[in-house]
Amino acid sequence: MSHGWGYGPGNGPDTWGEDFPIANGPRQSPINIVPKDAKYDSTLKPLKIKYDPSNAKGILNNGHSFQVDYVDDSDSSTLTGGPISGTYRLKQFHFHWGASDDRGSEHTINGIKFPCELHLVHWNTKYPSFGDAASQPDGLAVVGVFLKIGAANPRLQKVLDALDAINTKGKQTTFSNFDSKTLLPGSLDYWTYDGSLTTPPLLESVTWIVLREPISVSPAQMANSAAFSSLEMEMLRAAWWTTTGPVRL
Ligand SMILES: NS(=O)(=O)c1nnc(N(Cc2cn(-c3ccccc3)nn2)Cc2cn([C@@H]3O[C@H](CO)[C@@H](O)[C@H](O)[C@H]3O)nn2)s1
Ligand SMILES: [Zn+2]
Repeated sequence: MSHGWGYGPGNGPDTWGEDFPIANGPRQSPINIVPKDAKYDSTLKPLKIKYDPSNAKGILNNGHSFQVDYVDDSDSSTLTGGPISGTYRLKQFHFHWGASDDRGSEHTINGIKFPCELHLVHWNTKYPSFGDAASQPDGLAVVGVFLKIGAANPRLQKVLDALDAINTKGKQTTFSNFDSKTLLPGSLDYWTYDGSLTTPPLLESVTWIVLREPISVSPAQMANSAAFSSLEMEMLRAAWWTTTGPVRL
């Protein structure tokens, strides 16, 4: 019986190809970004980001991360410009982090991992829905933002404070009136490439837009937010379960 994918020894990224053969496809993400090898493209436009805070809907523990979901039934929270054509709607944002501050990001720069990476997921409105767009080569656009350890980031705090209420897989709670634009750094300079979802189903439908400037997060914010660690426990628990059977932590 194929168990759910995850990040443990028995179900981590190296095993995903068993259930998702596209894992060995031609445009898989994440990648290592080598700034000196990046080609400057003068035809690329500046990113245009317009988010309506009232579109924030809820926050969900999906077992692999937590995501803040947005109402996406109109063009009130959109991404345009940059490398994309047309209008992409914000669907959700989520984070990837690690068990210690020396790792966690998915993309790397010159082989260096950041402690955390924020992904803002958008879908192309030329398709009727996110699900339809997710299977198209130009269907999704994800803005990636690196988090580096530094000063406490007050703009993250509302999200971190909500995590205690969703400390087990499947839990969700309302999360309203949040301007995700406040999570972005001052500069919107970016690298871009055609890639994929970084988690199953690993669909090769993502135009990646990785911002060069990181935002800060303090060690306390990384360590003290209970659900980050309990989500971590969830991930470890899932890993333990798939290798040793149910255990009581
Ligand atoms: N590391 S990252 O590259 O950025 C991301 N990696 N995964 C992401 N999401 C998960 C996902 C699932 N699917 C999908 C597409 C078609 C068929 C089946 C699954 N694509 N991406 C983004 C994501 C998806 N969703 C869920 O999409 C479902 C299909 O529309 C919907 O029914 C759920 O209510 C909603 O929660 N949420 N987020 S992003
Ligand atoms: Zn992601």
